[in-house]
Amino acid sequence: MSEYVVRAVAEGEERATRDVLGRALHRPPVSDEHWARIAPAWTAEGKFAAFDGDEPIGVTSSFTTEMLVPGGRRLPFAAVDGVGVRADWTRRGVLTELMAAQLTDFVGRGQVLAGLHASEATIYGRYGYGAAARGQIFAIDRAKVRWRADAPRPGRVRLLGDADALTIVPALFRSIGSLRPGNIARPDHWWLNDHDTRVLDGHRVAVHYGRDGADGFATFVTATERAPVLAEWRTTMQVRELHAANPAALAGLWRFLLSVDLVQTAYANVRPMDDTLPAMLEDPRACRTTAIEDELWLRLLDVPAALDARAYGQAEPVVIEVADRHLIANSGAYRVTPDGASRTDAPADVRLDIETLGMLYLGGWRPSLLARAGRIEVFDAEAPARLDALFQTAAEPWCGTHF
Ligand SMILES: CC(=O)SCCNC(=O)CCNC(=O)[C@H](O)C(C)(C)COP(=O)(O)OP(=O)(O)OC[C@H]1O[C@@H](n2cnc3c(N)ncnc32)[C@H](O)[C@@H]1OP(=O)(O)O
Repeated sequence: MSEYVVRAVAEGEERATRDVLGRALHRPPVSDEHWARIAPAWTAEGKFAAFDGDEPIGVTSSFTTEMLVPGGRRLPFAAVDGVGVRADWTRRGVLTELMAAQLTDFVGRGQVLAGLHASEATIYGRYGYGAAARGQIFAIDRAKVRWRADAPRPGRVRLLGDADALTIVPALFRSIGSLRPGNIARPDHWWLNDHDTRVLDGHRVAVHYGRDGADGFATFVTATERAPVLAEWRTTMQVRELHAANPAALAGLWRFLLSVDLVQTAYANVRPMDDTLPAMLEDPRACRTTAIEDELWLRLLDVPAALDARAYGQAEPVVIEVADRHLIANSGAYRVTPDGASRTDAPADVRLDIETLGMLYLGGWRPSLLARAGRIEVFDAEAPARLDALFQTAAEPWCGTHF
C-alpha cells in the first residue's frame, strides 16, 4: 500500500495545504491576518494534495483563465500557481502523482493549455511543460540615460494613492488587454493573492495618461541604504510591473521611472525580450540585460485544438509527429499548414515531444535551433526552415503575470 494518498482538496483543508506550499518555499505559515486576505484566492477548487493520513504533505494548485495565442485567439488556460512537497517527503514520487492527477483533471475540464512559472528549470519538462517564453532582467544606470529625439512622445504620468490602486489598476489592466502571445487575463482573485508582483503593500503605482485616457501603469519599490566606506546614500528602484497599451505609454512610463530623483540604478524583472527601452536610449548600454530567464512554461493539453487555434506564417506544410507519454491521446501526426493544423496519416517530416512543442508553440524559439540542439528529430532536411516560417510571430511571447 502507498504511504500517502493523492486526491482533490476538500473544503476545510485549504489553509493546511497553503501552509505546505509556504513551507516548501521557505516561507512562514500564514498568520490569521494574512489568511483573512488571501483565503478568497486560495479555495479548494483546482487543487490536489497528497495526504499522509489527514495531513497534507504535498500540493498542486491552479486557477483557470484564458491565454492569447499567436493570431489573436484566446484559449482556455489552466494556471498552475503553487506546487510544493514537504521536505521529508520529497523524491518519493509525490509530485509525479500530483501532476498526473492535475493533468487528467485539466483535460476533463476542457482546458487546452496549462502553464506555470518554475522555481527550477529542471522540474517540469518531464510532465510535458516547455520553456515557452523568456524574459530579461534590466539593470539601468540612471546617470547614463539620455532619450533619443525620435523616441515616442509620452503623455502625462501620475502616481496613485494607495487606496486608489486596487480599484483603478485591475480595471486598467483589463482595458489594456492581451497584446502578445502568452498574455493571460487576471481573474479578480489574482489581485488578492500574495505574488511578488502584486499591487499591494508599499508598491508605488504610476499611471500613464495618453490622448484617450489611462493606457498604462507601472508598479515599483525603492530602497535606500548607506554604502559602508564612503557613507554615501544609495537608492535603487525595483520595477515590478509595467504594462502599456501602446508605444507612447511604454516610453512615457519608462521616462517617468527613470526620472525619479536620487535613484542610481533601476532594476526591472523579466521584461519581454523585445522591450523597446534600449532602442530608445542614446546610449543603449545604460540599460544592461543582466540575465535572461525562462518566464512561462507551457503545456499543450489538447494538441489538436491548440495547434488548430493559432495562426501560422507562409510556408509549405510540415507533418510533425508528437509524442506525449502522459496524455497519450495527443500522440500522433499533425499536418501544419498556413491555414491551420489537423491530424494526418501522412509520414512525419519531423518528430518532437510534447515539451518541445510547448517551447515553440508561442513563437519564442526558432524550431531550426531546437532541431540543431537535437530536440527535434528531422526526417526532411527542409522541414526546420519551413517550421521557422510557420511558427514565427511578430511579437515575442511573454506572460507578464506572475502566478
Ligand atoms: C509552479 C510552482 O509552484 S514552482 C515551485 C515548485 N516548488 C518548489 O520548488 C518547492 C521546493 N521543492 C519541492 O517542493 C519539491 O522538491 C518538488 C515539488 C519540486 C518536487 O517534488 P518531489 O515529490 O520530490 O518530486 P518527485 O519525487 O515526484 O520527482 C519526480 C522526478 O523529478 C525529479 N526532481 C524533482 N524535483 C527536482 C528538482 N528540484 N530538481 C531536479 N529534479 C527534480 C526527481 O529526481 C524525479 O526524477 P526521476 O523521475 O528521474 O526519478
